Amino acid sequence: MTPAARAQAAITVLDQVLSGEAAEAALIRWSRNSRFAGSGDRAAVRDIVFDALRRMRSRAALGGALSGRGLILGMCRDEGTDPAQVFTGAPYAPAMLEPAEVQSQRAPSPAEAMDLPDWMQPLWRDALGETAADVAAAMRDRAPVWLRANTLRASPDEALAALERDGIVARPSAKLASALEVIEGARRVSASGAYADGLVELQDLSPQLACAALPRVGSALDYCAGGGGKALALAAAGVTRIVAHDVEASRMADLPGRAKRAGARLRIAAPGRVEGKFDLVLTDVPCSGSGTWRRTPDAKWRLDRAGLDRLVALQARIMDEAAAFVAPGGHLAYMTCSVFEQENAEQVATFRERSDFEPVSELRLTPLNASDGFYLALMRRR
Ligand SMILES: C[S@@+](CC[C@H](N)C(=O)[O-])C[C@H]1O[C@@H](n2cnc3c(N)ncnc32)[C@H](O)[C@@H]1O
Repeated sequence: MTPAARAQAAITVLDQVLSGEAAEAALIRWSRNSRFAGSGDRAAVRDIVFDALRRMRSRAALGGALSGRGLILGMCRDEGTDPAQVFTGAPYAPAMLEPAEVQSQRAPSPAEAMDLPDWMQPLWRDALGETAADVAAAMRDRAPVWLRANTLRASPDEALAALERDGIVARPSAKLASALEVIEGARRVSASGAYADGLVELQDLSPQLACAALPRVGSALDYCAGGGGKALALAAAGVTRIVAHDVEASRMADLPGRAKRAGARLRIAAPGRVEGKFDLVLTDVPCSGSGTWRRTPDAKWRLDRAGLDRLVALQARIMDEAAAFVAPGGHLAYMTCSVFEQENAEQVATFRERSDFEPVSELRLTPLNASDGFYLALMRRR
């Protein structure tokens, strides 16, 4: 595909996202209907779409319209590309610009330049204070790819060497030796031998730092286990009795296979069938994902205040449920991949008012001090 044809494909996908479809679903549908597109084309179209969604408000201002064409025109103007090279009117390329489109450029207002919805901006500023603008700016860029060297299978050096044999270059984090940032070959990771052999797991630096801050204990319950990223990290940290639970059993469908590949031992509890008490209970609750919007940028525009309030209520219910499984003197770890205080410190403060837990430690991570936005509150039962 020519660069202009890729831009037209992105316009089609973006129009579908703007009419309510999830970006991943729209991209998958476009791929299925575009057998002519090679893997390089698919990756390029995906990159254009995600880039446009991360910067949707500012790009719509620059391009003069909140539409697929407006966003791609905004991209050209943002990146200093001559729009005439993209809007060529050639077969498969975007139609040539209308005179009104040529005149449409407008500088984004300060609020538009944040690339956040208006309703959210006070919450963002309350949560992030003087770093609010810098964190919003970081969310306009693509996220780095991080791996966790699975120390059940290999040392970080052995994992790095295995990755290199697959043409993937990574380097350890200065904050955590087992966290490896991929510098080259990120698209090759999931097909690599190192990944297939369980030497590495895909996991962002921030949740890795949060898991590393948990106490090494005898027994742990991962109450919202989902795909099991945190449970597997606990296993690698040496926790030997781990139970994984999720309200939706299907979310854990891949976990037995992942655990086998990683050499991790854990037990899976059916929904609502957790028994006993644990030294550590982890609640990696459903959240707005505001810390991960570099990876899921369409979610940034779908969230509204009522949706956030529903999540906050659900998180409170989950914490109450999960707390019942903490042994006396045991720990409760509350985690979100959000930056909002409503989901983080405020949530924990109201939980503590109605429970017998005392604070132990707190971690607030953003792209400025780690990678994804992430929150951990570690508490102990009195
Ligand atoms: C943020 S995801 C967990 C991600 C996972 N811990 C990981 O590292 O891959 C939140 C999970 O909470 C689950 N969940 C939602 N409501 C729940 C509830 N009442 N009890 C337990 N799990 C719940 C969801 O099904 C979802 O899988």
